[in-house]
Amino acid sequence: MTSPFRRSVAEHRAGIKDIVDTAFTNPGTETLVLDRALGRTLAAPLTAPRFLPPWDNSQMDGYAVNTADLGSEPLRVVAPIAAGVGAPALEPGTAAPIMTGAPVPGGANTVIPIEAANPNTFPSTAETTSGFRVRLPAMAEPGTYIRTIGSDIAAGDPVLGAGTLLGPTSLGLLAGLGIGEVTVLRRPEVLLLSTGDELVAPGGELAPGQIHDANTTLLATALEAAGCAVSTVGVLDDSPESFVASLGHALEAGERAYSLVLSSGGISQGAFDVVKEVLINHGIEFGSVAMQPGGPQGAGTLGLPGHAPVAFIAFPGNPVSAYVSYEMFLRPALAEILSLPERQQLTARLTEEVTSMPGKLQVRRGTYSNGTFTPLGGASSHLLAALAASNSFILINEDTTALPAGSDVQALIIGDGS
Ligand SMILES: Nc1nc2c(c(=O)[nH]1)N[C@H]1C(S)=C(S)[C@@H](COP(=O)(O)OP(=O)(O)OC[C@H]3O[C@@H](n4cnc5c(N)ncnc54)[C@H](O)[C@@H]3O)O[C@H]1N2
Ligand code: MOO
Repeated sequence: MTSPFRRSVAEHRAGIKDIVDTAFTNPGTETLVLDRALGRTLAAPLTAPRFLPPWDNSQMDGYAVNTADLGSEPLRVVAPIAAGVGAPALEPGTAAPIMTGAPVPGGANTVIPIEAANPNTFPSTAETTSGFRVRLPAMAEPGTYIRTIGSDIAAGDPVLGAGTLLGPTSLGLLAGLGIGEVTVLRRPEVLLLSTGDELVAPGGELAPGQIHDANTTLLATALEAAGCAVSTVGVLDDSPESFVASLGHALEAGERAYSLVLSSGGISQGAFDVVKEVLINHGIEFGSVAMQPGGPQGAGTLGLPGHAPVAFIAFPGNPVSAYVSYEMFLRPALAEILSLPERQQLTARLTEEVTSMPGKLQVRRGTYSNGTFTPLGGASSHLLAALAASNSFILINEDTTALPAGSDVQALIIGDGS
């Protein structure tokens, strides 16, 4: 058992980063079809297996011709070239109707859009076979309206680097290159649990004194949005014996070993703070971080008898405290591993005064809009509705007890949902 720690935000953030880095080394890889790979991290660099476009093709519906044949004389029109078929070489002195995306035939070096032709509509098959002729402007430059082979990407060129977070555009590129599957890093497997005998799963009926479990949903979805594979056990009860038994059982239940266990609740000074009471004897340190909300914290490597050691992070139970803890400690640690974008910071003008307790970094929630920040709700950590209406945080440092309206603050934008 160790005595409680007292840490600054920076110290605890570094501690959580160490735990997460160790827990998530060598995640392993898996190969997925493209439409299962959204939000996943590419394991190894990819090069283009072919040219894109794979051959010269037309950018317009029009006539494929050779500029050397363009003059005052109308050209004989030959069979049209549709997208999706190979094209025979163009005979000198002829023009081939060509559709957008169709391969430019050998012998042609430009495409003239149908609008510039005279007549400006394509001939029927019967007209073509009976010697139809078209008059085309003589001014076309070689290469006009031809999308050349490899003008998008050349075979062998690097496509995406290792560590790329796969989004719709990168996945679309891979599909366009004909790559059907990608090898991605396995997601960190996180076991998530809530504690508190007062908690009832959402949808359940409440008895007197009970409330619904918000944290399982709040933290599970935050972790999933960040790219973790989350297993939830719901609420473990507050008796030490059954807590240990249920935790041990949950650790065994997953298909793969968990990289991290994350709990909320049960870690402050209460008479029933089971997480702290039990896990302080199994390798987890508890203490306080100079931050509000999210002061009480716990972290370490859990060594439950009969179970492999596993990284464990304990967040406080108040929902806003739990979410602020995620944003301040866990998400930054996951960001590098999962290639998450850093939270954007924007300078904003405070629309009303905020006060803050000395000695703690205060994280206030509110809305950033057009260069202003409007605080929502107060400092209290039960204000879930104000959190949900917020899109950003401001951080008020330990020495500041009041920020007047009109102050410039840095708004940390958290409202993009990942
Ligand atoms: N004497 C002291 N009391 C408290 C201190 C302190 O320093 N001395 N710290 C306060 C602070 S700050 C926080 S934050 C909380 C943290 O407490 P715990 O982590 O032990 O959390 P609980 O007591 O289990 O719950 C706190 C609060 O949050 C509600 N809760 C818990 N889990 C959930 C959930 N999954 N969904 C929704 N709401 C949840 C719970 O009902 C309590 O209201 O301790 C203060 N006390
Ligand atoms: O620090 Mo607690 O996390 O405010 O409510």
